[in-house]
This record gives sequence, C-alpha cells and structure tokens, in this order.
Amino acid sequence: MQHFDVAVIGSGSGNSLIDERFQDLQVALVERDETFGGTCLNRGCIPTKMFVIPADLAASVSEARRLGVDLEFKRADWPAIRDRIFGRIDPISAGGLDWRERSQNVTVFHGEARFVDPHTLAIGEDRISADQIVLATGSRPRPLAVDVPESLADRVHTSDTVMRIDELPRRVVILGGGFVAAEFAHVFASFGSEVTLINRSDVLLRGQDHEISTAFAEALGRRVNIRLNQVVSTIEEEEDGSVHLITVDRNGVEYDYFADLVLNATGRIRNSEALDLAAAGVDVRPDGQVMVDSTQRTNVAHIWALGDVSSDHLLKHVANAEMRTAAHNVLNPDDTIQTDHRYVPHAVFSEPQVAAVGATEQQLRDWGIPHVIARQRFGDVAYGWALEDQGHFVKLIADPRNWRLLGAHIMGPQASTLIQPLIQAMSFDLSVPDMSRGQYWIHPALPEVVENALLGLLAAYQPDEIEHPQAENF
Ligand SMILES: Cc1cc2nc3c(=O)[nH]c(=O)nc-3n(C[C@H](O)[C@H](O)[C@H](O)COP(=O)(O)OP(=O)(O)OC[C@H]3O[C@@H](n4cnc5c(N)ncnc54)[C@H](O)[C@@H]3O)c2cc1C
Ligand SMILES: NC(=O)c1ccc[n+]([C@@H]2O[C@H](COP(=O)([O-])OP(=O)(O)OC[C@H]3O[C@@H](n4cnc5c(N)ncnc54)[C@H](O)[C@@H]3O)[C@@H](O)[C@H]2O)c1
Repeated sequence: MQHFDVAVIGSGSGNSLIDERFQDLQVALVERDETFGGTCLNRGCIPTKMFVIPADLAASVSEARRLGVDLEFKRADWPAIRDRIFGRIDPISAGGLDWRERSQNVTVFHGEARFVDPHTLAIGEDRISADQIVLATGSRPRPLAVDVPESLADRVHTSDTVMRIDELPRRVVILGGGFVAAEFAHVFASFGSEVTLINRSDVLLRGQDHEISTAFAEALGRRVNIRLNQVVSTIEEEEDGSVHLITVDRNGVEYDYFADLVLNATGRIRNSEALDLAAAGVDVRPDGQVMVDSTQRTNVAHIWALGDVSSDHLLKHVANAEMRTAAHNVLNPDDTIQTDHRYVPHAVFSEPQVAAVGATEQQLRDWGIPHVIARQRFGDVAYGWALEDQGHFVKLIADPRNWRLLGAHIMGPQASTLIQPLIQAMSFDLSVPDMSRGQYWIHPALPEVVENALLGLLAAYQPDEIEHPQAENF
C-alpha cells in the first residue's frame, strides 16, 4: 500500500490547495470525474458567465431602443457560442491534469475515494494511506423527486449537462428559483427561447433581502413566465417528442406544461456519502454536510474539509478562502489559522444582476438590531440618467450607533462590481461617514449610486424619532 503525507480528494479547490509549499511532501490527489478541475471551471461559475455575456449583449437590444439606437437581434448561434466556450475551457482542464500528472511530488488517482479506516482510502482496487486527508468533494445537482423516462434523458438536464446541448431549444421549462434558475432563465430568454420558470415556493432568490427578491421577480417576470408554488408531479414524453410536465399547486390544482428542454435547477447536494465517512469517524449532518470548525478541521484531527462539501456557502470564492486556510493548517497543524466567514458576498449574474453582502432587513428586525436604511435609485444619479435606468436600486443598512454597514443589497447593472467597495468597507471596518466623504467618487460614474446611498444613510438618521429610520430616496 502506497503511503502519502497528504491525500486530497477532489480536483476543484482541492487541486489548488497543493501549491509549491507542498513540494517536499508526497501528495495523492483523487478525482472520480473524467473531467479534471471540478465544478467552477467545467460546469459552474466560468462557463455560465461565458454564456451570460453573450446573453447580456442579446438582451441589450431592447435597452438600446429606449435610448434611440435601433439594433436588431437576429439570432444566437448556440453551437458557435458553446464551442467557443468549451474550446477554451476543455483545454484548460486537460492542461491542468497533464501539469498535475507531471508534478514530481503529486500522484493523481482516477477513481472514487472512500475511507477504509481513518488513515486509509480505497480507490477501486487501490489502497492508499496518508498522514493527513483533505475532503474537497464539492456538490452535485439534486435529482428530481419524480421519475424521468429514459427516452427523455437528452431533454431533461441539469447545469452539469445543459451547457453542452446541440441546439437552442424553442421552449424551456426551468424548475427552481435560485441562482442557477435565475442565470439560465436570462441566458435562454435572451437568446430567444420561450422560458417558463416553475418554483416550489413563492419567492425567487430566497435568502435575499425581501425587497430585492420581489423586485427581481417583477423584472424577470417581464421576460420569463414565472409560476410559483408549484411542484412537478409527472414528466412524460409526448408523441411529438416534447416533454409534458404536470405540476401541482398547494391546493392540489394541476397544470400542464410542454417543453423542448427541461432544466432541473432545484438545488444541490453535497458529495459526502460515497466517502463512507463512518469508516473514518467523521461527523456529517443528515443532509450530507461534513462538519468542520473554523480551521476547516473535522472532528478527526488529521482530516480537513473545504468547499461545497462542508461549507455553509456554495460559492467558489468561499471554497477558495477555505482552501487557503486548509492549506496553511495541513502544513502547520499546531499553528492553525481560521477562515473569516463574517462578510461573505454573492452575486447572481442574471438580468438584472443582484449582489449582496451582510444582513437583510428581515434578519435585523428578527435579531432586534437597531438599524438605519437608505435606498438609492440608479435612475437618480448622473450615470443612471444616461442609462435611462428604471427600477434598479441600492439598499444599504447601517448601525447608527457606530455607523458601520450591516448589509448591502444591489439590483441593477454591474451590481456584482458595485458591491465590492461595500464588502471592503465591512471587511476593513470603515465607517459610513469615512467611506462616503473620506474619498473621491468619480463623477459621473455609476459608483455614485453607492456614494449617494451612503449619504442617504446619514440623512436618514433622526435620533429619537423612529426605531428604524429609513431614507426613501425613491
Ligand atoms: C451552474 C453553476 C454556476 C455557479 N456559478 C458560481 C459563481 O458565479 N460564483 C461562485 O462563487 N460560485 C458559483 N458556483 C458555485 C461553485 O461552482 C462551487 O461553490 C465551487 O465550484 C465548489 O468547489 P469545490 O472545490 O468545493 O467542489 P468542486 O469544484 O465540485 O470539486 C469537487 C470534486 O470532487 C470530486 N469528487 C467528489 N466525490 C469524490 C470522491 N468520493 N472521490 C474522488 N473525487 C470525488 C468531484 O468529481 C469534483 O471534481 C456555481 C455553481 C454552479 C453549479
Ligand atoms: N452566481 C453564483 O454565485 C452562483 C450561480 C449558480 C449557483 N451558485 C451556487 O449554487 C447553489 C445552488 O444553486 P441552485 O439554484 O441549484 O439552488 P438554490 O438552493 O439556490 O435554489 C433552489 C431553488 O429550487 C426550488 N425548488 C426546490 N425543489 C423544487 C421543486 N421540486 N420544484 C420546483 N422548485 C424547487 C427552491 O425553492 C429554490 O428556489 C447556490 O445556492 C449558489 O450557492 C452560485
């Protein structure tokens, strides 16, 4: 049996963990998928955003018309877009594997790892042992709870497969109302498909500030048919080859939908069951989330975990941060560092974009934390005038006792970029007065919408007047 200093399971963030600091250690890297490099590179963040950019261009035609420019959308050449995207990504993945296989100190094992005992892994017929083991096995799409006829396998997809399809479907039904559903609804609708989004609950992008999720649903609803409070009960094939979905709402009423493609975007499950964690004594929650402390250590001292399999946040920037913590701690188990999960931001690359960091208004009310709220419309700053912006806004929430931001929520153009200075302010403990007046804000650039929202917070604060002051800059 081969023995290693470190064994890493999963080639996504797990592969990035093995940097030059490990060069004097013998490392095993195990990957069960034929594709090397994990979700973000091959079927997640990166290819989806590469579809979103052409979708943004296609969607801009209707925006242009409002500004007096007569553009025409002819068609999206799906095979060309797909081949361009994967023509770039697939070689990166293959090159990454090739480079790794040529690393002097790393042995790549192709197969599914499972524990035999706390220090031993089985990978097919192979058995390896390691002093320390890192679990970086990620997550996968949650399968539908209803049977899908085998004959429909090429028409009922998840995010793993949908980006590789051969042609743009005419009618798309998306099941789910989270990040994946929101981003693919934008892509397919912009490219000209007729999109119906069916969600089990009555909110899209649950977990966002209520004002954002309501405004987002309204905006997306202008381009996509949105059906809430319904779940699929049956999926069958029609004679003409289309997919027939029957859904049922809370009152037991049934609805029929017909599609050329169905995207199941109903959430993700963590890849932990194949690991046989019981054999190693690693604690895992009933939903499959491996339990770790802030040093990324499991309850078994030499076993660490990071990323989707153990994190509360299924986001690549969080997996990367946890990977950096785990890398340090594997190398310095007696001098560990912790992952900072205080201000984890996220962005949804749909149309409109949504981005947020920190607490929502409803959370602060529930927690009884005093707060001031300011809302600033994009349409009321100079760049927003140029955009003729309608309906997009920044919502900031701060604690008036120390003027620190508690939450920032943005829906609109470049939200994923505009949120960054707010993340920075929260991470580096910058106060609202310092942030708003302690620096120049380029005029007439879009970040003035953030500047004005910050000033709105200060203006909203009328001590003794009301418990939760709000600046209605609308
Ligand atoms: C469609 C989509 C879009 C996304 N967009 C974004 C985005 O814009 N921004 C963002 O921050 N996040 C995004 N995410 C989330 C992001 O992709 C994940 O949070 C991130 O990739 C998780 O990384 P990881 O290293 O934990 O797992 P992964 O990258 O999934 O790597 C885990 C690897 O482990 C392997 N594995 C699993 N079990 C075993 C086993 N027993 N033995 C051997 N190998 C095993 C898997 O095959 C996989 O290759 C997106 C996700 C999806 C699905
Ligand atoms: N831009 C990004 O950062 C990005 C993009 C994509 C994914 N991700 C990550 O991946 C995670 C998973 O995304 P996701 O969208 O798959 O999951 P999600 O958990 O965000 O959303 C799942 C949605 O499906 C709905 N749903 C569940 N069961 C259903 C059913 N039977 N019928 C209809 N609707 C049903 C839920 O109500 C919910 O709205 C996200 O939470 C996010 O962390 C991030």
